[in-house]
Amino acid sequence: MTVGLPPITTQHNRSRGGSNSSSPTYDNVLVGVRCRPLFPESDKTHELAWQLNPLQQSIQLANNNSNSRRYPTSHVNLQTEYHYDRVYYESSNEQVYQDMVLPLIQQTMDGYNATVFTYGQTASGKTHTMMGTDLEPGIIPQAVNEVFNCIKQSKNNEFLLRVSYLEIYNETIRDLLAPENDNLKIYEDPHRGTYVGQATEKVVTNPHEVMDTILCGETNRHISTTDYNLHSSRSHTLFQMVIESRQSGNTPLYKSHSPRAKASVKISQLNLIDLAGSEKAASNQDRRKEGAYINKSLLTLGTVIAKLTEPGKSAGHVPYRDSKLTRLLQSSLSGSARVVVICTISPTIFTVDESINTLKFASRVKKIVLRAKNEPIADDKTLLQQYKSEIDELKKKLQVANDGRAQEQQNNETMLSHERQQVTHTMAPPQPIST
Ligand SMILES: Nc1ncnc2c1ncn2[C@@H]1O[C@H](COP(=O)(O)OP(=O)(O)OP(=O)(O)O)[C@@H](O)[C@H]1O
Repeated sequence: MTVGLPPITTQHNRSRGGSNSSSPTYDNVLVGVRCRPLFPESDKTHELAWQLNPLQQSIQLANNNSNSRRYPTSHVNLQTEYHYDRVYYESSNEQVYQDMVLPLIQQTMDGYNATVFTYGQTASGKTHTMMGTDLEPGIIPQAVNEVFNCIKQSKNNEFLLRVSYLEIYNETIRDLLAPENDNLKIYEDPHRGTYVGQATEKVVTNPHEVMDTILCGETNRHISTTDYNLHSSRSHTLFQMVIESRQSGNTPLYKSHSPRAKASVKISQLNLIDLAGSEKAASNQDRRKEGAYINKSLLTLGTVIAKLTEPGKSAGHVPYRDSKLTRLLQSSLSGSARVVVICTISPTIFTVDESINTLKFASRVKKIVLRAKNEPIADDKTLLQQYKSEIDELKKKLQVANDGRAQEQQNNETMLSHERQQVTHTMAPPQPIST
């Protein structure tokens, strides 16, 4: 629940209600920072390195003995107070979801593309935030439920949902729903932006089916033990839901004289991304290789964001192509989607440097200006359109078959009456019954 928290007043909220508008709305990325709880046993400390102020939505290093021993008071980062849209400590997954993601899901149902990603060092709580547990479901299960709730409440639209689940591991894109497809390519499309070709897309009809699909994909993920996390994600994962919708029946979706518009279907994409955590040099060779790839792609993400937010300059060359991750995020970061970033930090003194890097990343992301646009797409490639075409085709065939059968029946009847007439003619005229 969001007790005591003021509503977030970005243009995300302000622009709601204009659901059919195709003019862009200008937005900043919505950024939250979440500090996970201290686990004294595994964290090997009882002292919280950070001081969080949820009323100011700010965070700074705590003024305690451990911090002052480690950092001289002149240390610039000790003085800095970082501000974000939201700051969380000891908050539930439900609260984070309700505040930051729920409004976005409703906009996705209205036709906007949306991307949510978690960013932070290893063991800081990214997967907990994104996927959660049975007892405390994370963003993905809650978002999936909300999508189906919206569909249930929508009386006048029909929907088609398809999901895919991918991972970027050592700079190759793997299909978690068909692991034999382990080197998928990225393509570009004027409507869809950058997307992964040949990814398995499963058409889904209820939340259980989606969660079963994800669970199945999870078994194919790269997970191993790091110095800080027993179950550390060694890959970036992208869960994608494509939502197609059109008005029920044959009424045009939008008032237009164009025959194409009559067939228009709204398509939006919801991308939920759990990034792998950065980590200092690991002990074994495979893990060092993984770590190098993860760090490189996160570094490229940082560079792309720095480029996009350079003050007083147009972005110039933005190195999206330097990593698979930034290439996949290109459409979202270059402005065609609503974006929410949840940066996670660990609460301990031992990870303060990594946490400061995460906070600086979060501050930079906050400056990106987006121009999300929603417009109906008259696209023959949408599944709803394909299905409608197939149904129309089947109806035609049925009609032809029915016409044929009716004709045949008519022919049969004509033949029958002809034969009857012939039989009648060849039959001996009835004889009077003689007594
Ligand atoms: N907010 C939280 N509340 C309770 N437990 C949490 C929270 N955040 C993280 N944890 C726990 O901390 C541990 C590490 O979290 P998690 O696996 O989500 O980290 P991560 O950032 O995804 O790490 P990696 O990048 O290595 O995959 C897990 O046992 C998780 O359950």
